[in-house]
Amino acid sequence: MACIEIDGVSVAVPVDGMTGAPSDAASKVLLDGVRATLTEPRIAVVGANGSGKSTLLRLLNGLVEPTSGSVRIDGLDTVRDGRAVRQRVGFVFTDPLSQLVMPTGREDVELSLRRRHRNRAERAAAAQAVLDRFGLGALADQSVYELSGGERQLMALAAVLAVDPGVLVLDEPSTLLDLRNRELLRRTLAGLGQQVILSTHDLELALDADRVLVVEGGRIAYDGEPASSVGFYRELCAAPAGIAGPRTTAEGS
Ligand SMILES: Nc1ncnc2c1ncn2[C@@H]1O[C@H](COP(=O)(O)OP(=O)(O)OP(=O)(O)O)[C@@H](O)[C@H]1O
Repeated sequence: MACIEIDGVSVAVPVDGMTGAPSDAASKVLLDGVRATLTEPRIAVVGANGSGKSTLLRLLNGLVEPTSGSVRIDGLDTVRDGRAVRQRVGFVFTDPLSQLVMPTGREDVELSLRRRHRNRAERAAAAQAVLDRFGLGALADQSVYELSGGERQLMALAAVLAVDPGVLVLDEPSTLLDLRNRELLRRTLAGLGQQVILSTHDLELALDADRVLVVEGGRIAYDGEPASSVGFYRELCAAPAGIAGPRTTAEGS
């Protein structure tokens, strides 16, 4: 597994049309002093809407840059070594249409494989193997706009996994899936050799993980084994709005 080191990361953005580096006076803090070392095979991130889960995941492949602190993947800095990091870390977006840029799923998977297989016939065969692995062969030549949301989501996952990234980051991957496809996703994730880090509102999916981080107000409010993290999160959600609940042992560790 990779070693992901999130070292005192804060992310702030300018507010109300301000440009340039955010100053304290005119910035919105999306993440605040996040620190964690992630080495487990399956890690889930849960938290309320707007708590900072996507921002945290986007740090991992350099889509979001820290305002302060650093993120390293096996020693590679996500800002300084962005290209190498992105080759190592595959990212699956919540909205598959943010990801599927080609007219059909087959073309998208082939696009992912363009560097790995320069030869067109080899690339086509490799793409077919990926599509078959995910049971997507019959949908491969359909316009991505004609696929259902769930089919698109699985196609986007296949396109990212085609290049076998060492780390797979998924932002709310089960959002659009029906029960059958959610189970297919769970089985697929369970069978993957890569390290998987996902954000989710699906607590069953979170319970499949080895470790669950609870994000609240841009901070890691709890970090532990799945049952206790999910228990903490349930309590947090049950508390009246505006009360953040107890902070934990693991905060800042
Ligand atoms: N580029 C940006 N500029 C300004 N605010 C941002 C930006 N990106 C995110 N935010 C804000 O930061 C907060 C955290 O957003 P984020 O998308 O990380 O939350 P989330 O936990 O993934 O939420 P959800 O569960 O609703 O997807 C939200 O209030 C969001 O509006």
